Parts: sequence; C-alpha cells; structure tokens
Amino acid sequence: MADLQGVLDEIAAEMSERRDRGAVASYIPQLARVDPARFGIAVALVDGRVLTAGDAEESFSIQSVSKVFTLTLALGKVGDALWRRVGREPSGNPFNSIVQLEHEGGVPRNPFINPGAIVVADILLAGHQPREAIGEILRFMRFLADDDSIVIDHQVAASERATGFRNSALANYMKSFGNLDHSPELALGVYFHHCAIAMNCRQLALAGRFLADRGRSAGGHTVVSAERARRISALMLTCGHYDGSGDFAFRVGIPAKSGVGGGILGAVPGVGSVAVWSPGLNAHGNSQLGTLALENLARAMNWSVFGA
Ligand SMILES: NC(=O)CC[C@H](N)C(=O)O
Repeated sequence: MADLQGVLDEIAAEMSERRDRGAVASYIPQLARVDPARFGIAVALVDGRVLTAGDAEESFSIQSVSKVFTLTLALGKVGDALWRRVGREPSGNPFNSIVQLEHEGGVPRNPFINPGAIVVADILLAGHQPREAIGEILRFMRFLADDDSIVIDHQVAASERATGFRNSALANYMKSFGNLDHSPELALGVYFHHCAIAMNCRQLALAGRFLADRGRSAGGHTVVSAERARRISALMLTCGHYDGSGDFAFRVGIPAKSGVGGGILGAVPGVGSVAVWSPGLNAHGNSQLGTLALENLARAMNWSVFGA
C-alpha cells in the first residue's frame, strides 16, 4: 500500500491552502457560525489502524451522515419491510425537495434525502418515546465508535427545529399520504436530534468501519450481515450525495454519504472507512473540499470501487 499517512498529510496541507472552499450552510443558523478554514480527515483501516491529518479531532455536526446509521438501525428493526415505505433510487433532486413526493404517493425516493430519513426516524419511534429513540441512536454511535464521549449538540437541534419549515412540510405531506405512523412533530424531533450528533473525523471513520469490513465493527462485533453492509454501501454510492451523486461517483468512486455540516463518510470495501470534514459546501450541499480530498485520496490509493 502507498504511504497512506504521507498521502493524508499531503492532502491536508493542500486543502489548507485552497481558497475555493465553498459556502458554509446558512439555513441552519448554528451551522453558519462554523469556521470555513477547517479541514480534517481520518481513515480507519480494517486491520485496526487509524490514521489522521488536519483537524481530525475537532467535532462537527454530522447532519445527514447520520442517515446511514439510522437506516442501519431501522433495517435491524423491520428488515426489508422498510422498503415498502422508502425507495432505493437516486432522486436527482435536492435533499429537501418536495416535488417527487406528490407524484410518488408520499413514498420518498431513498432513505438519504430528508423525507426518506424522516420516515426512517418514524420507524425508529415505534414503541418508544422520542427521547428513547434518540437515546438508542446515540448509544449506537457510541458503540460503533467505541467512544462514550459522543454527544448531541442540542443548540444545533434547537436551531434546526426553529427553522425547519421545509422538513415540517415534507413530514406533514407524507403524513397526509399515510406514510408516517407518528405525528410529524415526533418524527421530526427524532430526525433533528440525530442530525445534530457531533463527532470528529476519527470517531466518524471508526463508526462507519463496519461498512467496509463485511458488517464487523471497529470493536470486532457483527453489526449487520455482509450482505446488508454491501447494500447500504450501494445506496451510499447511488444516493449519498443527492443530485450530486453521479458526479461524486464519477470523480471519487467510493460509496459515501455527505452532510451539510461538511462531513463525508466513505467506505472502501475490504480496506477501511474514511471520514473527511470541511464545512464549505458546493451547489448540491456537499462538502466542496471534502469531495476534492476524497478524489485525491482515491486516486493516490487506487480506492475507487471501479478499479485503478
Ligand atoms: N443534507 C443534510 O445534511 C440535511 C440535513 C439537515 N438536518 C436538514 O434537514 O436540512
């Protein structure tokens, strides 16, 4: 394997120089306060090593990267029945778009756009109070990363709730089609809180390692079957970057999920997971330099799933 630490250091150095950093998300007021100059990267290899560069120990709001983990939990609860309420196709639309929902009878295209993740949150609420469902998600993250210091940033969650009119519209719309079992407010409460989980790159790479290791967590536990890990990765590749998913596959070629906090989690099958963070976003709401960093990393390490 090429000198991975050297490659990561080089990427971090290059990214700290770049001026084309994209724009920090401003529609969630708490996210608008984050310093756009930050850049961190961490790789958790299946052999147990963790390598980092840049601001890899600094926490950020994982936002939609959390949707990978809530999907994993919901599949564990209801299995393939989940696919009766959420599709598995790329949307070709922004993450908070409402247009497809009417045509498709309130069934969101995939679990990574906002309405899909709100349905997943609704599934996680079954038999629980919102507080318990949120606690279950947080415990899952701590278990996967083997790190009890992971927390929810309640200011971010409150900021999202105060300004989440679109998400509220999406949830209400789906409720009108009968695709939410609980009230929109309860499902949104779970959704806003899991989006507000704060983690650093090291923790996020460790948490996502099961996707690269046939379902086995960093701590050596079987989290999901190899087949399920493969399928979640397939959805990340096709839907993980919303209407930028095709371009991301073209440039990077690694199954990955982005969030508007500027984080991206990628899984290279059989090799390891990678988490990158740079808060400035491109036009599709995906980290501008995070994408570039992964493109450089995939090229240097031959990590595209499509071959060298
Ligand atoms: N793309 C994202 O990360 C969006 C998540 C964000 N919490 C929202 O609902 O708008």
